[in-house]
Parts: sequence; structure tokens; C-alpha cells
Amino acid sequence: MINCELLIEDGKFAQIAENIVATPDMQVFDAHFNLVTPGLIDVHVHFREPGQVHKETIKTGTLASAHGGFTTVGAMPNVIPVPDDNEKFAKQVSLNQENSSIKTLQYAPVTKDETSDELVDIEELAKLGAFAFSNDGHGIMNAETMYEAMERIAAIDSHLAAHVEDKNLFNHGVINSGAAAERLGLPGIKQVAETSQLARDLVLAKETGVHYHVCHISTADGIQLVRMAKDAGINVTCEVTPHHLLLSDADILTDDANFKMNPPLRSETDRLALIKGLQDGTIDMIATDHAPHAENEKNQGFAKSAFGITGIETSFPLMYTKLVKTGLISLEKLLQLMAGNPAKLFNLTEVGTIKLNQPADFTIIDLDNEYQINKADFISKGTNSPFIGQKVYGTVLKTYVNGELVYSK
Ligand SMILES: NC(=O)N[C@@H](CC(=O)O)C(=O)O
Ligand SMILES: [Zn+2]
Ligand SMILES: [Zn+2]
Repeated sequence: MINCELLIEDGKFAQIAENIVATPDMQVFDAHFNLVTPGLIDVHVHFREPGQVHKETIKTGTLASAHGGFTTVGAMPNVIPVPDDNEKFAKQVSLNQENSSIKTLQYAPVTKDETSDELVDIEELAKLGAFAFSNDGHGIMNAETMYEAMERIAAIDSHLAAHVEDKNLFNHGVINSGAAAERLGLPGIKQVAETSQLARDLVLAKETGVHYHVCHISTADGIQLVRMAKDAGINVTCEVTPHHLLLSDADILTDDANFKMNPPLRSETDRLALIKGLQDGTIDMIATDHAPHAENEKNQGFAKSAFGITGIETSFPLMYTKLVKTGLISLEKLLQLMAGNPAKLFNLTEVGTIKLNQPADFTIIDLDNEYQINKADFISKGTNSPFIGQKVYGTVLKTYVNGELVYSK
């Protein structure tokens, strides 16, 4: 972290120096006492357009992202229709372009419909701009399908992001298997639903050499598997969400579905293993899994409400307040987890750093101001958050994409 001045010209960083002499034609912004960071990157969000725009649109999702300090996001393909052929995918990409105030990268699904065993046209969808491939929301149950997908994705140097979940072990659960499930009388989701498929995938990743990325890791055993795989030289990376880092199923005191998401909040032992995994580098990045839903889809209790919580506007302040200010990780490390690493590991060469001649994607944050997370302050249509009412530090003042102001407080 250094103190310096930035000159932006034609949407790029044109000078980075201790003292830049301003000429009268320059617009000067004094960011003294604030943090200037590379625009944050979230490789896992759900915007709901097309199909479920009552939950979120690309416009509200990207404005909410800019409010959260993000300038690049990876949008999951579980929209309606799933963009699983060339025509639908190209249409999704132009819809994103027309409506995004930040850089929205589009995931392609791995298989048709996200649930079948028929692979999409991986090579063509990559040419049309697929940022990576994922069936997020669904585990890929058939090992042969997964193996073939990995081989083809590896051959084009793309990335496979996996929502690891064995649907037979998931068994219609709505909450983590364990004390909270028993206390509330709800069906549990076993930890092995995550870890058994993860173990399978890691050996397939070893065999195929694909860049295999684990979405929203949630269990202590899962972390241990990834740690072992990394030690064995397997090309694996992994993300964790703010909610799995900060909450456990012990925090679920009532039948409040703002605590319902998939994977579910696990035990305190799991949560502590995730923190450890963050500290020792087993976990590479923080991703929100921003999953907005309407009020009436989340006020039905655990049994009936939708899985998922809104997260893009609270990620940085929560992580800064609960991990950095408490001394668990440094601010430099947090920025690596939220910008540098996602760019590096997904080969996004134009974003994630403040560097000469790079596109000027950056965010100015006031770290000293304490405020309360309020529903009324969300730009996202989704206000389904378990963090409402919490006090945090870290107010995003301004967000710039290609040198253009896209959010200002
Ligand atoms: N995370 C969730 O609980 N829900 C996600 C899907 C997913 O990430 O599995 C959604 O699209 O709502
Ligand atoms: Zn998922
Ligand atoms: Zn997701």
C-alpha cells in the first residue's frame, strides 16, 4: 500500500506518481485519508435477467455491484432461459452489455439446461465470450459428463467452476445437518453432499489438468481436500462467501429464511476452518454468491423459502470490519482476495490491479466511517440479508470503470 496520485486519461491509468502537477484542464479529486483500491472483482453473482426480473435486473445488479465497490463480476447462467446454445448465449452477452454499468462477464453452463448430461458447445460458447463454465445451483452428477467437460475446457484453457453437491445426499434438506436442524425440526443437508463430489472432482481435475474452481466452499473437510489437492499440484482454486466466513448454523435462532442459502451455513468448527483456509492460502478469493430474491420468496420460513441471500453491497464492509479490523487478515490480503487473485486466477489480464496503461477501474473507500446496514440503502432489488442491522466500517465513496464514474455516494 502506497501513497500516490493517479492520472486518468482516455479511460486508462496514464501516470502513477507521488506528485502529479495538475494543469487547468484537469479535473482533480482529492482522495486524502481514503483507500483507493483496484475495482473489486466478484466471480460469483446471480442477476436474474432474463426470466426473473422481479428479483433483480442486470441494471440493478450492476448498480448494486458498483455501490459495493465492484467493477467486474462473473454472472452465473441460471437465468431463464439458460444460455446454453450459441444464439441464447450471444443474446445474453448483448443484454449484459446494454444494461451493465460495470464489467459483467458471463458464465456459460456446462450442460444443456444446467441439469442434463448433454454438454454445451464448449468451444463455440468460449469464442462467443464465455468467461468460464458452471452449472451453479446444480452438482454435475455423472462422472463421465464431468470428465469430458473438464477435458474440453482444459483444451481451450478456460475454467470450470463447480457447485459441488451430490443431489442424492442433499436429500431435500433446507439447513445444515446437525444441531440447528434438530432444534428447528428441519431436514438437514449432509456435509458429505459437498465433500464426496469434491473428492471425485479433484481426481478428475488431476487427470484432465483443467483449472477447476470450487464455488462457495463451506466445510472443514472440503478445505482439507483442497489443501491436499493443492499440495499434490492439482490445478484447483477456491472461493468462500462472506456469510460462510462470518456465520454458522448456531446463529440461526428462529425460522428466518434470510439465513437459508445453498450451501447452508455449517457448524462453528467448519467456519473456523474456513478462516484458517483463508489465512493459509487454501482459499484464493472471496465471492458473494449474490442471490437476490423477492420479499415474499424469503418470508416463508426455511421449509418453503428460496435458497440464497443478497450480498454484493455488504461484502467489502463486512470483510473489512470482521476480518481486517479484528486482525485476522491484513487489508492487503483482503484486496488480494477481492481483486488481485480473481483477476490472476481467471486470466483477466486487464483488471484487478492499478497499473500504467491498464483500464482505470478503481474504487475510493472511506474506511473510518461506521454505519448500520439498512434495507433502505440497498440498490439491489434483493434485501434478503442476515446482516441487516449490523454495524460496519467501509463506505464506498466512488467507483470508476474505464475512468468513468459509475457510482458516487
Ligand atoms: N446460493 C443459493 O442459495 N442460491 C443460488 C444458486 C446457487 O448458488 O447455488 C441462486 O441462484 O439463488
Ligand atoms: Zn451454488
Ligand atoms: Zn451461486
